Amino acid sequence: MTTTTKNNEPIITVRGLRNTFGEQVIHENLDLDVRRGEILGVVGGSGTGKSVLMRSIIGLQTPDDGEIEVLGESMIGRSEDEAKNIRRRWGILFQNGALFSTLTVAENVEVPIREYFPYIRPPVIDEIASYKIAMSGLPANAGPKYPSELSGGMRKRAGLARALALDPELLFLDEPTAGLDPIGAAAFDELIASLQKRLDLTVFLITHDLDTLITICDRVAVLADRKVIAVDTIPNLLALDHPWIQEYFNGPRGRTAALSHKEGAAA
Ligand SMILES: Nc1ncnc2c1ncn2[C@@H]1O[C@H](COP(=O)(O)OP(=O)(O)OP(=O)(O)O)[C@@H](O)[C@H]1O
Repeated sequence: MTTTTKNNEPIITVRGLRNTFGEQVIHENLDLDVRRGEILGVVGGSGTGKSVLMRSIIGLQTPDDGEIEVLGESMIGRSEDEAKNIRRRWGILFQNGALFSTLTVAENVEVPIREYFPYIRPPVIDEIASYKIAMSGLPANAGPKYPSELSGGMRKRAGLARALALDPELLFLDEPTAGLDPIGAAAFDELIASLQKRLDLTVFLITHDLDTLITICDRVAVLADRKVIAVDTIPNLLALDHPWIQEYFNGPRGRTAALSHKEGAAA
């Protein structure tokens, strides 16, 4: 869990969000607050609209209705220039890493720096990229490598290094531990928790990984029935009588994750 100073000030506010694709209604009247300094886990069954919610918040999806504020700025109907100014204040790790395959890791990390700060001299940009690569737990020799030369876990770290390139206040992570083995996933969780503390980040984290939720999330938002049906700590969510919540956290996988966390904490 995070230990930096937290308050209840929302850094992301979503109100009355509606998203549809043709006849398919994904979100209806969805509300959500993400508080400054927290790691908020976002869970829900497959296809409940977690990624569409994230895309709406970061402005990649125009909702049919609703209000979205990020860092005090409305995300709806902004000009490209205004949106660009807000975008530099967050970092995103997409599900597949979304690295440019023809660029090395260092060049990938440098892309946002060159875009936003074209006047910074190349040796300084190289230095910033090396620092971000090290910060993401990659060895220094990963910088000149291409994404295809890295393991899945290393690619995630490279994506994270790029997400951190502009010293963001906010980090969006879409299923960061998907496809990692349990040891790699636990190490990635630890990295996120430690970066959150060191950099005082707010983290919006979509995951199916119960271990991640239990180990590093301060609160968890549950998507079901086209909206966020609850946002709370896991113990408080467990007290709710919703069938999906009970099935998810109290099913065999949920119990195993909770048990191993308890044993880990006691060790
Ligand atoms: N661009 C699009 N065009 C049409 N339908 C879309 C589009 N993007 C998403 N959808 C649909 O919206 C629904 C929600 O998708 P989304 O990817 O947000 O789900 P999710 O909760 O993130 O799922 P998962 O856990 O499986 O990743 C799905 O039914 C999906 O098919």
